[in-house]
Amino acid sequence: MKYVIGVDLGTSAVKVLLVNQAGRITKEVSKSYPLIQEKTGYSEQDPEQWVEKTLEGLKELTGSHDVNPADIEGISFAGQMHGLVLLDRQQEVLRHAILWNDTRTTEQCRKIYQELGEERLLTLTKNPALEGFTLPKLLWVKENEREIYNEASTFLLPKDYLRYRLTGRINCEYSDAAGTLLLDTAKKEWSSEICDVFELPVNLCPPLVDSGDCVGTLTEEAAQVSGLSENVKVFAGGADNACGAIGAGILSEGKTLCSIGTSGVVLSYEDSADLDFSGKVHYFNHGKKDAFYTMGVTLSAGYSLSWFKQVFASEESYEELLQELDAAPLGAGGLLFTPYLAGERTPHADADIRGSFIGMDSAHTKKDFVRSVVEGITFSLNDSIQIFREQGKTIDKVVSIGGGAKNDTWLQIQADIFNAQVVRLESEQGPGMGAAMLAACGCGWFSTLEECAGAFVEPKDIVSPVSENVVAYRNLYRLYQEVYTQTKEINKGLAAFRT
Ligand SMILES: Nc1ncnc2c1ncn2[C@@H]1O[C@H](COP(=O)(O)OP(=O)(O)O)[C@@H](O)[C@H]1O
Ligand SMILES: O=C(CO)[C@@H](O)[C@H](O)COP(=O)(O)O
Repeated sequence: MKYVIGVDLGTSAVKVLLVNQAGRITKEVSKSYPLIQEKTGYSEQDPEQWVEKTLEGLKELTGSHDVNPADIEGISFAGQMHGLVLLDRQQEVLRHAILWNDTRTTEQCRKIYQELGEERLLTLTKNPALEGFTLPKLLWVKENEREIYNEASTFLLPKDYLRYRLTGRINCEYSDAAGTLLLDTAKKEWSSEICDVFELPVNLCPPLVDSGDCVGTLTEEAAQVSGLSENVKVFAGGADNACGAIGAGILSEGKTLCSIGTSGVVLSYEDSADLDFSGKVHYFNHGKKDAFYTMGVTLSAGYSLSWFKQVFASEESYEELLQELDAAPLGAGGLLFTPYLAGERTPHADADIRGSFIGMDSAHTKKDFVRSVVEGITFSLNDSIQIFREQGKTIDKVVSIGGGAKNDTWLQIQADIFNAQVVRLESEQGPGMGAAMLAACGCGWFSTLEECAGAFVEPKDIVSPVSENVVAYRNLYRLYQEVYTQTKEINKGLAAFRT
């Protein structure tokens, strides 16, 4: 039996999957690393940790009795998007990576609109200026850390840096390049116009390849440390959401994905870059060649739950904590939560907004808080579902992946709030599976990603909405929607007190 490896460089952990030719995950290793949050709005990670933890994970995988490393033919990567890794002329990392959920760059976003114009930005990149994207981060470093900026010879996205460390080859692929605000999305080339306006040398941008391209093999050192053969073919891979879409079989029009990791996304496949969503949702290049996807993003989806667990229930596992979901009633006894712990993207692009618990009552106990956190995260994802429906899309079936798809009750809550069938797959590891599928196609096991999805993507069950819950949640959702408007100004005032 032959194997490929899919690596998902997530925000909470790197997940390494060993996948056989039948598409079954025969071994899975996860290694976590922390966020570095020095100030409110800041979110960084040490790229060296990504490399160390990935190598540890690969070593554990190849060292197990499940596989002969000589049978592993290919490896590919999915990764958290938008993060800025800056390298100097010797390809050394210049500072910690600034991540997708770091919102220090509101001023730089304003500047992008002032100097390039919102309309021109949307025409070229299909996306608005949001704090999490890479260009504002690059401008922040240029303005605030000039010495570091002057040393920079290239920037990389997180999984592209990891792949560079394993192969010695510097590349970026289109699905992650799309999240930088420097790519001309339709033309698939770095925008010299945007670089010129912001006086950034175009050669700061790494060479572009397709997600399925073979970019080389492992370095001798990486092969030795990981236990893999030096002949393993390395394929470029894609943004975690692009790979999540591949891993969930979102490869044609009409298919919708909900992914609840640290962030949460609702994603819809698009055949072309011609549609106009006026920047209400993100519009990116897919990992499938010359295809696209649109998506809405909740910044703190799984992160809201992990925050709650860490602050109020650090001794409990997620399974123990989420047992409380069944004990609490629908609507959490009148307790509403908004998951804006680090600001928000869709539908409110607002770095200042923060989360709320509304309606706290002396009768409430921990179970109600857990339920309201899960319901609030899901309401936030429903905001994106509503945008797609308003644009004329039919959403009656949603494939659910990510950590949030592990829990039965949460899947039912998704079905009831989205008023759609929710499909659970055999494995919730969408991005890692998508990366493995890119490697499987690259190794010649399949001629198209669709053919590969036919063999690899296996639905486990379908959760249907319960009509009385749908009605109750529709009423509660209206109240949820009001919380943003009612708390916006209060949160602006509170910003001065944040540390
Ligand atoms: N057993 C579980 N049931 C439901 N949600 C879970 C469970 N375990 C983890 N999670 C949620 O999944 C999130 C991590 O998901 P994951 O897809 O691994 O994220 P990332 O790719 O961002 O690292 C956590 O923040 C947590 O909220
Ligand atoms: O910023 C985005 C998408 O635009 C995030 O979805 C990141 O890509 C992080 O993903 P997870 O670690 O939550 O999977």
